[in-house]
Amino acid sequence: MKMLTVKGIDSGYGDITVLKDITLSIEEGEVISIVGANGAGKTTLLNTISGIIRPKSGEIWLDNQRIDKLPAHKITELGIVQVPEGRRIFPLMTVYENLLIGSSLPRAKSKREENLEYVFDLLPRLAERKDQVGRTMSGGEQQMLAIGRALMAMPRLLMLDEPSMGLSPLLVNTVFDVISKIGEQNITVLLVEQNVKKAMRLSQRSYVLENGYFSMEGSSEELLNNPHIKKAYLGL
Ligand SMILES: Nc1ncnc2c1ncn2[C@@H]1O[C@H](COP(=O)(O)OP(=O)(O)OP(=O)(O)O)[C@@H](O)[C@H]1O
Repeated sequence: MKMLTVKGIDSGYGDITVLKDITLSIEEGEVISIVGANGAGKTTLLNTISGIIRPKSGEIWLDNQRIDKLPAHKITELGIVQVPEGRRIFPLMTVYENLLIGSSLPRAKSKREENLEYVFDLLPRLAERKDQVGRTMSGGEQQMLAIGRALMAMPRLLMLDEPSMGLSPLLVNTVFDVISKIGEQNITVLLVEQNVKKAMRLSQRSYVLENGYFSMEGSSEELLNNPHIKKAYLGL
């Protein structure tokens, strides 16, 4: 069943149009990746879906509800939760406190204990460090915490912006394992990644964003074998 439909949106900043005629659809339970060079507009797309930026034209639908004119907090309440680039956590709060903030939305409040258990199960490192203050955690741990906090909000659609950025290879694998497990939980995932190979391997379908347009879309398997992708993104 279609969950999110983006229909022909243009989006950008002031007079600058970054995204041009973007159309995409995501089925419930799918893991989709969006790849593209620096500055292609990937973050702009996530910010447009989550209501931080309003599209200049086009429509965005969640199920049967048009959401592109709703304020960002309403879109979050409907279940679209974004983990922005750069591990944004509350640095002076403990792991536990950061997680509780994730569950402050009405839809997640009553399931707080259940969700904590799920997050600690998925990310045992957070359970071990429950009382540690955010800013004293390593970069990788902070990224896990940012993902854990988003999960506490019980997302229907989890949007992850470059979750592996700046992490050591071992931690990159850990982050991708976690995303894969989240995908198995019937949470729909929209993943923006520079790590094209890993992102595509994890996703059923991928979109390639180049200069504000989707230049390609297809099953990840198909795209990983495409000569342009191999040359431009996989260095083959
Ligand atoms: N607040 C802003 N005001 C004006 N231009 C912006 C703003 N934010 C981003 N841009 C521009 O929009 C374009 C797309 O940026 P965006 O962050 O969406 O790209 P990206 O694909 O996520 O890049 P990266 O992989 O480097 O994070 C860039 O040219 C960027 O300079």
